[in-house]
Amino acid sequence: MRFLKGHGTENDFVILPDPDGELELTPSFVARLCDRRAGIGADGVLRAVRAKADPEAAGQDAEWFMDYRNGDGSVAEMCGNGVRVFARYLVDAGLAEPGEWNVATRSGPRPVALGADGDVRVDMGVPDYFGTSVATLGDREFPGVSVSVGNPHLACRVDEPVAVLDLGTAPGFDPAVYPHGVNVEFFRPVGDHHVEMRVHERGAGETRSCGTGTVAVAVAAALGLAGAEPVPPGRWTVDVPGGRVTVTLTGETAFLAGPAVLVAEGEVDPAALSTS
Ligand SMILES: N[C@@H](CCC[C@H](N)C(=O)O)C(=O)O
Repeated sequence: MRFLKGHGTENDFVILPDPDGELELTPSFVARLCDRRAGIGADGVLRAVRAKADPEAAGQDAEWFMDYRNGDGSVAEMCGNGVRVFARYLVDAGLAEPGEWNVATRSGPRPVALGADGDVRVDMGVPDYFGTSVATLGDREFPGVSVSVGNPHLACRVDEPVAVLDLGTAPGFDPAVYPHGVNVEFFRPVGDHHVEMRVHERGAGETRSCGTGTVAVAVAAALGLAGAEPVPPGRWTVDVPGGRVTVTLTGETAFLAGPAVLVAEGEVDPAALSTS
């Protein structure tokens, strides 16, 4: 089975080219592929299938569908870094022209644009702020803001440097608010429209970056500055353990921009992946 490996600010993915939609991805196969010791290792899988070959892309004005899976094999609605790496793959493989076009996702079409500097920008759509909730780490409580960026997030502002937080175990959350789980971000303002963040992702654990999470954090930080809705427009710099991205809130949509690189390609023998 052919694969490529890429990352966006070290949020890393195995890319599986499947133009005609012939691969049957089971959760256990995805989890084995993403295993960092017994597999290739990644936070998630991006299956690249032509939109016309996948019913989940029906009705979307796009040539390609990003079938995103978390590292534990679960399906997610959207992946902001993933869609940027996906666009990089399509262009480098000669399957799409540099420029602007849509990628179909489970959250609908996402317009992507490749810049001359190597960065990939994606229009993430309108982030949906839907109230407040609380995350827990051990016996500490962290009030936060609930934001849907196609997928669910709880963005919590903290006062200490995010590096000191222990994200070795999954943060607790209110299942009544997030019946399908949630990605939890912890962020701290470090300058004007500038924050640092760490994230514990649903289905992947702590990752080095999360594109949808950076949008959620920008919304939470902007709401904090404004003190109330509506979310004010502005350009935010978000530092993550794997690098830096920018999030531009326009009031109508949110743009996410940052690096997206491919680092390897090869063949994997599915039969050789551990079943333990
Ligand atoms: N890393 C991604 C988000 C991937 C999906 C997430 N774990 C979920 O289950 O919603 C990003 O860059 O947005």
